[in-house]
Amino acid sequence: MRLRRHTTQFVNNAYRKEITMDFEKVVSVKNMRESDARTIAERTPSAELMMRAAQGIFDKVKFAGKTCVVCGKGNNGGDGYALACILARHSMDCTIVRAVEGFSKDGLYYYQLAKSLGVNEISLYEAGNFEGYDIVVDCLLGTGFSGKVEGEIAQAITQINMTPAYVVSADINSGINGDTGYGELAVNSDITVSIGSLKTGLFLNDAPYYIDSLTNADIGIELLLDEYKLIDYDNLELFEGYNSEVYTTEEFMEKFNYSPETCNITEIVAEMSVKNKKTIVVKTEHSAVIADVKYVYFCADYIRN
Ligand SMILES: NC(=O)C1=CN([C@@H]2O[C@H](COP(=O)(O)OP(=O)(O)OC[C@H]3O[C@@H](n4cnc5c(N)ncnc54)[C@H](O)[C@@H]3O)[C@@H](O)[C@H]2O)[C@@H](O)CC1
Ligand SMILES: [K+]
Repeated sequence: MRLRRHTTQFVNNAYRKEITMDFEKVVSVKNMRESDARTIAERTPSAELMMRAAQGIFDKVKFAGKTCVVCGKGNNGGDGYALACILARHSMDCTIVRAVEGFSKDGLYYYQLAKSLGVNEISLYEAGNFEGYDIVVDCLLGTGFSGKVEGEIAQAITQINMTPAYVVSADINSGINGDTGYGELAVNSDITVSIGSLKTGLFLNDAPYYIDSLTNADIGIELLLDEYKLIDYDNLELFEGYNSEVYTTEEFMEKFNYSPETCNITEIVAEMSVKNKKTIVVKTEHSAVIADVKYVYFCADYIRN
């Protein structure tokens, strides 16, 4: 969706109320996952959603040359296997790497389909630093990730980060927490294609330093909750004036004694804003979360349509 450019009238509440309906949404992982689940239960089979996710990635990235898709054992890996099927059907050179043992139900379906379509498979060890590929697609972990990466996943992330290829992350850069944006070890992407709706973690903490550009693929999931809104980065300055408190992430963590590993900045700024009747802005060098009592907004200078 094309982002709207706003005039200074943006700060007028009545005008804002009228135009917010057009804002792209930003969501928590819980909302995304519960909305996915309801869409599957009521309307769209999960394998169909997975194929839409893969098609979304295919449409957002100019695939050419040799592609290697690196998959984990959940549905994020499943998106990767479905993408491999699309690439094979377009007669494009595609190799898959199963970085860990195991599949989700739909993941196994698309893995077997990809193999039947002649997609090549190599081990993580054989992949080395992914030299000789034009594009590497990171499908290790998505919204099901929590905690820290270790073992084969950590190894796969380290190897992907050595590649000279163009790196695409599916949904979320593997290793980044989808809510908090915290990630000590995560995939460095040239583009991240978020699936469904943009997650808050794509704007916070470490995420902006791992993501070069960010786009969203709408796959027809109706959200259960209308949570947060995306605004144009140019509009950030409109919130930084009178009656606002502006912090860098580091200042915010230090002042209120929060740990970046566990702190959900979004929830905290929303509560603080309501309690203190102030606009609160927490910024990284490339993005920000803003709570203005009524709404919570996100913006980033790395959003691409
Ligand atoms: N049907 C759906 O729900 C859809 C899901 N989609 C994709 O599926 C993803 C979510 O799939 P899943 O819920 O299967 O989760 P993920 O594929 O994100 O990962 C889950 C797997 O990672 C493991 N894991 C979690 N934390 C870990 C850690 N710290 N270290 C190592 N392994 C860890 C879990 O045990 C689980 O096996 C989304 O991000 C999106 O890419 C899309 O295909 C759209 C439809
Ligand atoms: K991923």
